[in-house]
Amino acid sequence: MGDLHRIYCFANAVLHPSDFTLSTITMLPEAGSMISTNVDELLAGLQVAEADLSSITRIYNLVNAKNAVMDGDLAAPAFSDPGISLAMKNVSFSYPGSESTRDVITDISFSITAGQLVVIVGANGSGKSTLLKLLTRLYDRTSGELLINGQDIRKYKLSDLYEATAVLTQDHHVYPLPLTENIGLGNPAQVSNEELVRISAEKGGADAFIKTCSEGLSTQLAPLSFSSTEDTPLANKFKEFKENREISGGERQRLVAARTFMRLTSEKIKLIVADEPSSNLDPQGELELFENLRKEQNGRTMIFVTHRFGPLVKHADLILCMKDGRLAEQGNHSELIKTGGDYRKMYEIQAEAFSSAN
Ligand SMILES: Nc1ncnc2c1ncn2[C@@H]1O[C@H](COP(=O)(O)OP(=O)(O)OP(=O)(O)O)[C@@H](O)[C@H]1O
Repeated sequence: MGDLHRIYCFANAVLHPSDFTLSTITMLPEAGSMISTNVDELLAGLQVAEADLSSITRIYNLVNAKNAVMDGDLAAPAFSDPGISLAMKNVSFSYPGSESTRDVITDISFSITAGQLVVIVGANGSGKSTLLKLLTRLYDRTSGELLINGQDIRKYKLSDLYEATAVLTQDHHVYPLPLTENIGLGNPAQVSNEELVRISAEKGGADAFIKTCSEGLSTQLAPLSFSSTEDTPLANKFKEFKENREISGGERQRLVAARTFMRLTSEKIKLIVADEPSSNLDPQGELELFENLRKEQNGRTMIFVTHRFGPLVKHADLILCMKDGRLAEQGNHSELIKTGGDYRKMYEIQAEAFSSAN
């Protein structure tokens, strides 16, 4: 493109020799370089547009993707008790589409009665989170039986099942919305109930950092970057945000925990599932979170996945100890300590590290 002006000059001189002047020759390099710059920008813009279009296509493909988990038709009245019972019988599972043919979960059997507190422990990659994904029906087991209140989990309406479950994980999102809405999302029907949002923030341990925000619960979390200065409704909305607060990993975890406490205000919740919800919390924050969650149990079934045994395991009705995708041991804390197997080894490593640090 940089040589375009020379080509033009040569072609013009050949085709129209009489029109060809000295000033044309002087102006041509500048015009040529402008053309070259514009064409470069056009090509770069087309590349960005191509990438944007393929992102949009992916979003549409995702929206239209069929859920591989088939819906059932058994409705919520089956969940009339405060908690639900869960049982696995010889369950095995491998992730659909995974290159590995190895089962991630192999031949697992246990039963949880309604209202129990269950803790799942085990080394990294032993299948703890996968077990939770099966129990909350994000995936269907490959073989074996998974029962809720004695019925095959696949018989229940998915919407009822999800409505009856509160899930707290370490990688939940926060949104570019005011803090009050970030918490209120846990129970959308009550999002404008300020008192409930405030109490949930306290239980999640988010109240201290919310107090440091100039507008308290109304503080807007940092929105996505938006650079337009134009006079459009979106640009004007963006200008309204006074403080675009960024939050730390621990603050984010507290905010997400507050959202879960808000969710627990719904009477529909029968199963509470927490997957390492305290990984970014300080020891005091972790202790308070576990205590507050236990206080909210009220007969509901509660399952924790944790690496840090802490005081939680001593309260557990049932501990499932995973190893390489198999259920190595199950029982309560004192039973498993007596067994002297993997659980005891893991427990003692943590207890030793703690006492030698003191
Ligand atoms: N979406 C997925 N597709 C394929 N394999 C997966 C997927 N998610 C997890 N796995 C594999 O399943 C195995 C068990 O993972 P899982 O996350 O359940 O273990 P975990 O015990 O929760 O580990 P951690 O303590 O590190 O969180 C691992 O080998 C992991 O690589």
